[in-house]
Amino acid sequence: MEDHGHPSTKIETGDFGYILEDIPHLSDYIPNLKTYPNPMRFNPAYSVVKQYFIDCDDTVPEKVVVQKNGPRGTHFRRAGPRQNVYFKPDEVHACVVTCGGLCPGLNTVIREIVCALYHMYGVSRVLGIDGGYRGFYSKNTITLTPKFVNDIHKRGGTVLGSSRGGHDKLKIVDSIQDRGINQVYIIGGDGTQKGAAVIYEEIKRRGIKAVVAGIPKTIDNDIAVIDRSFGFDTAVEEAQRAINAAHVEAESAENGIGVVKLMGRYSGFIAMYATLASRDVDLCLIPESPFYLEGRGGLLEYVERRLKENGHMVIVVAEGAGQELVAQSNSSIAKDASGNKLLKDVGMWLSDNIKAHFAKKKHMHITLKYIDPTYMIRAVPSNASDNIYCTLLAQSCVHGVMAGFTGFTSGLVHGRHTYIPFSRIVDHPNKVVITDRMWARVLSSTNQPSFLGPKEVLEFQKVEEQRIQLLEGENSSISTSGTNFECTSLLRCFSCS
Ligand SMILES: Nc1ncnc2c1ncn2[C@@H]1O[C@H](COP(=O)(O)OP(=O)(O)O)[C@@H](O)[C@H]1O
Ligand SMILES: O=P(O)(O)OC[C@H]1O[C@](O)(COP(=O)(O)O)[C@@H](O)[C@@H]1O
Ligand SMILES: [Mg+2]
Repeated sequence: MEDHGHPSTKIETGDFGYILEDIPHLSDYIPNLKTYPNPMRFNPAYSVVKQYFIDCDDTVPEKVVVQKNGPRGTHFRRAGPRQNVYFKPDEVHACVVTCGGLCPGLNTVIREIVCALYHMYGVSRVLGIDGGYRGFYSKNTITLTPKFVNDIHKRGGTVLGSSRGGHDKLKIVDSIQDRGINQVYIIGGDGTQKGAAVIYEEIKRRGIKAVVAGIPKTIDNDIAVIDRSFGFDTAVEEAQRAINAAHVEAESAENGIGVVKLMGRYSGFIAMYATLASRDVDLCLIPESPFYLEGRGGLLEYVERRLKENGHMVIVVAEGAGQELVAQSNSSIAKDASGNKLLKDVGMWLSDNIKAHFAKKKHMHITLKYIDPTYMIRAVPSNASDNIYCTLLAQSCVHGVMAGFTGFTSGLVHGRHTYIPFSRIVDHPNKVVITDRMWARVLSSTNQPSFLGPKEVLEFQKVEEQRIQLLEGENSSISTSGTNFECTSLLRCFSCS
């Protein structure tokens, strides 16, 4: 095992360029910990499963497309129950906290953490922290029992409340220590996971036997490594209702335009997938893809052309799109309590600009309806597939925690549940790659211009190549000495083959 700079990441290497980005364990800093047989061994419901416990060597590759002579690459520890656990059920005092913006499925995750602890591991002391990180030191706690959480998955939001800001490391860890909490389940996005990493480090520094585990939450799907975030599927589905409404309105008017704003602060995944799913959208704007209004090849020219061709059109715009354009007309920069930039209303700005453009054209009268369903989408309960996803994420997390792992986030990688070090989750945000096939599919389904000239396309491709090289370069800097793998640079291997 070697230290790879990030305090919460342990790197192990193997033959043929195999790299395990492992997660910390309580035994890394507390010697001679006692273990106990996993209580699930005696659970009749699981007795029929042939091999229920995860082999401790099981890992999941980060990349599934590989070359014949390429290195095996980065892997993450496979999630699931272990033969032995590091907590006696009656010794466990767990807590759950939800932080950041709302997302469909939060209540399902809370419910399933509580139920997994109670029903799988016989734990009966679980606390809910009220109102996000600051709830650790400024609010009362909520006792969580299977009865209390029984129906909560049918409701949107979080029964625990949430907040931005208020991450006071010392006060939070003091509260954990004073209350005798030894399992901390933290549900939240990139900001929350950064906060969880800080809490883990402080707990380790104090040498407390308490594990910290994260469950990634973001409606924007902007968390790296994982296949998708819970609630994303629900959000895309719910967005269809708004797009349908916009389409009905637009179709019913002469030169009708429906503008729908969807969430997506820095990543336009909801807009992209909702557009692809709907087939009614003529223009999709996302933060990753720049656009311009005026002149040849501009947005206004396209809108005019589309109206002439089709008589109506639907525009989907992610809230983070075109912020640099909106800022030109309103340059004040404000931030929320967590330090996230507060966005200007691009939907309103776009609608005003389209209206102003056509107001100048006497021969072309338009009817524009602007729909902003963003908070309505975020507030719905999770759909069936997200409910199952939330359940598995929660159970995986509980298994890892009971097995003594700490400083990790539970995440789905290529359909397999894994434990990912905090540092990997927060390093690089997940963004739509506009030089990838998926974005090309959007352009082809809407027929919209890409707003990019050949020179800009090359620029974007170069940036993307550099990003990939940077990621792979980080991996290649991990020493593979002591293995059969000859090449010291993974990048060289790619170019050799
Ligand atoms: N770099 C950081 N270090 C510690 N705590 C952070 C950090 N960034 C955000 N947080 C805390 O995490 C919580 C949620 O962050 P926020 O950005 O609002 O939402 P999300 O987790 O959904 O991205 C807030 O309480 C915030 O104070
Ligand atoms: O909840 P707020 O403070 O209004 O913020 C809205 C923001 O929250 C989000 O829904 C999700 O953001 P987080 O995942 O960072 O919490 C964004 O899409 C949106 O920009
Ligand atoms: Mg965030």
